[in-house]
Parts: sequence; C-alpha cells; structure tokens
Amino acid sequence: MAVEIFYDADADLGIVQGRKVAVIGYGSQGHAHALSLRDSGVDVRVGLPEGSKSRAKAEEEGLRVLTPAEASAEADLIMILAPDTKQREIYANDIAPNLKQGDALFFGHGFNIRYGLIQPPADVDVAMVAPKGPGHLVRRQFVDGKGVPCLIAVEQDASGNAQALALSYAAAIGGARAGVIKTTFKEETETDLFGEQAVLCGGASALVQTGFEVLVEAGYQPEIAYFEVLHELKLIVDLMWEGGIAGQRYSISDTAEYGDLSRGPRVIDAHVKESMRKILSEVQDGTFAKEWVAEDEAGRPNFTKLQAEGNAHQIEEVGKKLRSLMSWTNK
Ligand SMILES: NC(=O)C1=CN([C@@H]2O[C@H](COP(=O)(O)OP(=O)(O)OC[C@H]3O[C@@H](n4cnc5c(N)ncnc54)[C@H](OP(=O)(O)O)[C@@H]3O)[C@@H](O)[C@H]2O)C=CC1
Ligand SMILES: CC[C@](O)(C(C)=O)C(=O)O
Ligand SMILES: [Mg+2]
Ligand SMILES: [Mg+2]
Repeated sequence: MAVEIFYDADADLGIVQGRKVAVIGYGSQGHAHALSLRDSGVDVRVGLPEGSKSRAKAEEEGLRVLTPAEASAEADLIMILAPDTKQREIYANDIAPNLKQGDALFFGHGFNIRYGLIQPPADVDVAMVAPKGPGHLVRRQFVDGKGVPCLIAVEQDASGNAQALALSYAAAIGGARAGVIKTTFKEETETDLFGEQAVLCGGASALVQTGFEVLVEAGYQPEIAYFEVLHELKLIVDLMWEGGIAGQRYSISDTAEYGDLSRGPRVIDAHVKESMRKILSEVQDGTFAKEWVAEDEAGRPNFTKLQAEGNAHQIEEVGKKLRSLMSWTNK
C-alpha cells in the first residue's frame, strides 16, 4: 500500500471548527487535544466524572467541564481519551445513550475497535486521530509551533466526510505540521502495541536497566552507569531523531561507530528478533489484549507488582539524585 501523507495545506481546519467537540478524559492525550483544539478555534468541552481529579486542571485552563454523558449529549464529535481499559464502560454508560445520527466517534488509539470491545451504531462516523508521541509532547510541540506526527483512520464513514474531518482534527492539534499518515484501526493498533512493547518502552527500558546492572554488578560506580546508559541515551537518540541512525553515527567517534556496528547485533541478536516476532504475534492474535483486559478486571495485580519492582530499581534512586543536582531539570 503506497503511503498517503498529508500536511497543513491538505487540511481544512474549518471542518472541525464547525463541530462541537467533547474530549472525554483529561490525562496525557486529553489535555493536549482539548487545549490545542481550543487554541485552534474549536468549540471544545471536556467530559470527566464528578469527583475526577483531572477536573480542577481542566477548569484552571478555562475549559468547560461537564460529565462524560453531558459532554457527549452536547457534542457532535466525541473523542475518547480515557484509558483503553475504561473506554468500553464509558462508551456503554455515557456515550452510546447520547450518540445521535451524524455524530462522529473518535479514538486516539484503535484498541477498543480493533479487538471488538466497542461496537458503534452504523449511523455515526468512527475515526481515529492517533498522535505518534506522548501527550505532554503533543501539547509542548503545538505550543512551540511544531507538531507530533499523527495517524488517521476511518472505520466507518456514515457521513461520507469522515476522513476530511479526521484530517481537520489532526491539523488542529498540530499533527499536520509534521505529517499525517492514513492507516486503518488494525494497522495503528498492532504497530502501536508492538512499538511500545518491543522498542519504545519495553525494549528500551529493559536495555537501559540491563546495561546499568551489568556495569554496577561489575563494580563500576552507579552514578557513572546512570550517565552512561540512561542520561546519554537521550542525547544519542536526539541525534537519531534529527538525522537518522547514519546522522547519529556521524557525531560519535569512529571507535564508538566500530563498536556500534560490530557489537550492536550481538546484543540485539537473532534471538531478540524472534522474541519480537512472538510479541507481534500475540498482538495480532489478540493474546495481549485478552490478557490486559483480564488483568485490569482482576484489579491489576501483576501490573502493580511489576510497576513497584520497576520503581524500586536502583537506577531510579541514582537518577533522582543526579537529576536533582541539574539546575535545568524539573524538581
Ligand atoms: N499517553 C499517550 O501519550 C498516548 C495515549 N494514546 C491513547 O490515548 C488514550 C488516552 O490515554 P492517556 O492519555 O495515556 O490516558 P491517561 O491515563 O493519561 O488519562 C486518563 C484520563 O481519563 C480520565 N478518566 C478516567 N476514567 C474516566 C471516566 N470514566 N470518564 C471520563 N474520563 C475518565 C482520567 O481522570 P482522573 O484524573 O479522574 O483519573 C484522566 O483524565 C488511550 O486510548 C491511549 O492508548 C495514544 C497515543 C499516545
Ligand atoms: C509509546 C507509548 C504510546 O504508544 C505513545 C506515547 O505513543 C502510549 O500508548 O502511551
Ligand atoms: Mg503510541
Ligand atoms: Mg500506545
């Protein structure tokens, strides 16, 4: 499939400016979408339950906050940006009873549609605007006049205009400044889950923790291990982000480059590639989704245990101390 990629000049901001948008949830993505839509001249309200701790934050920014049901009833474009595991219940209780013919139901990630957890009626548009980056950076880049690339997808085109609406929405949160790629709910969900598990979050975190452990267990100072495998990683990845892997190799020494080329494939070897393929197959056949939904329904015992173990890792304590001594970091 040839890529279809859109920029600001391809998008009509007026389309989303003519809609009444409800952003359900005000977390990482929710705050970024609501504030950037508002700054792009869109009529936006935020849907949060009474007693939600996010309410005060949204109100402090001058946004109108209603309950999810009230916001859904008032809006004709509803963007669900609550946690994936909560969306099915929010949809059933608050959104579905308030969906009208001609409304648009939007997602920031395809999980609930891809795995059949939400089944919208046929007379509404179902589309996705999925930023390829953390929500706090989606907002930061928008404010800085830049943007985080987005994926758009249309699952159901009841109006005949769903793609133009999704592109317009993506432009309003800054995505079309960087590039908006057309995809499907299936492709977005599977690549996103694979990416965050194998490379961006799971793979990178495990690589850093393991590198730190190898150095510390060999008797090197933990502070040096932290600077070497975590702090400097951002600087190296920034170079990759600017100029690709080849651009990064231009800035490092030839000693590092030879070590990179000759040793990298010994760390990330055929066994790792096979593990990545297994992870992808568990995403594709629904094993991961089933496990995550069941884990959430059981009160997240494994998630909580693994999270506590991660937080207790020595690298966190060392990093906290070192970051607190850097004048420019958030204390
Ligand atoms: N995090 C990211 O950067 C990315 C996320 N996505 C997708 O965006 C979606 C949102 O994820 P993310 O931003 O991480 O979510 P967060 O966990 O950061 O935010 C959750 C928000 O939803 C609110 N919430 C919880 N329960 C309800 C409810 N019943 N009704 C309404 N709001 C509720 C929370 O309120 P309270 O404060 O009260 O808990 C909070 O404001 C997901 O589909 C995710 O996959 C896509 C790309 C990147
Ligand atoms: C990489 C994690 C992510 O997919 C994201 C920020 O894009 C997420 O679900 O948070
Ligand atoms: Mg992602
Ligand atoms: Mg994700």
